Amino acid sequence: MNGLGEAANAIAASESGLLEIRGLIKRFGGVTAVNALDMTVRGGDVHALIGPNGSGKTTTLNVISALYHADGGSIRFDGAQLVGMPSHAIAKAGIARTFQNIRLFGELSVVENVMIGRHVRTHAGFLSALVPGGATAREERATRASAQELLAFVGLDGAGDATARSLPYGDQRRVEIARALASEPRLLLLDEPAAGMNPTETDTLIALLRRIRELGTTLLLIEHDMNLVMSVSDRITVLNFGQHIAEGPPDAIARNPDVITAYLGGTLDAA
Ligand SMILES: Nc1ncnc2c1ncn2[C@@H]1O[C@H](COP(=O)(O)OP(=O)(O)OP(=O)(O)O)[C@@H](O)[C@H]1O
Repeated sequence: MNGLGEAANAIAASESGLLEIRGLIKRFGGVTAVNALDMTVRGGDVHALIGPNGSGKTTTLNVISALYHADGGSIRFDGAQLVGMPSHAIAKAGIARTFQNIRLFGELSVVENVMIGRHVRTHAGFLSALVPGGATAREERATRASAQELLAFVGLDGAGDATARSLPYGDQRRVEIARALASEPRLLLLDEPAAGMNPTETDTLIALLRRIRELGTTLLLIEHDMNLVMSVSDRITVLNFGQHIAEGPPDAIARNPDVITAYLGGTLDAA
């Protein structure tokens, strides 16, 4: 495709939404965790998905990344239908994620954890990049060098040789983000990236999220820390009982009566 065609496509994607969710349904037995959800994430935005506990946020992320199968509805990413795609194809299409509970290989080094995130973009398979002779030497060197660059980008320069489990909690979360970035995603899904962080770690995270956005990576994040949500988000979608109750910029969301009602006694005041 020529450059003009790519530019036109990029504009079309940003106008119509890089990620378009329509009528999404996910049930667990008698519980409808996500109930006819419509949501649009514009290309280039930091988009937050918020809502009270149990409102369906993590389930939505899990369906987008095909950890769970949708029971109905459609998810289009840059126009392509994701529902029915296996999770590795979704990763290859350009969507990466982190998890609410950190999922690092604790005994492996920090840089090796980040290298693993790269496997969707290399010819070598999962883990084989770490085995001598398992990948081409040149590819392995390039993968290691770009993993080191990503560690510097997330503020963990010099931590590459430590075992992942030896790092403080907040640093482990940043390793997870580096690992997700290693797959060069266009859309990065973050499930409660500030959970368990102290205020200093959260401030560092806010700065990192802004730098990721500056790279042109679109972010969709679930977060309970309203200070983070209100300071980094371009748009916010609010869920309650699996349904979309509001979508808009932070100031409009903070004033929305339905949102305030859903959060009565909750944490929106933190904004
Ligand atoms: N694997 C599962 N099996 C059965 N029920 C589930 C499962 N995952 C989620 N649920 C239910 O679906 C509903 C939505 O849960 P979900 O974890 O998506 O909410 P959430 O908004 O992410 O909550 P939190 O903010 O507490 O993480 C809840 O009623 C939950 O109990």
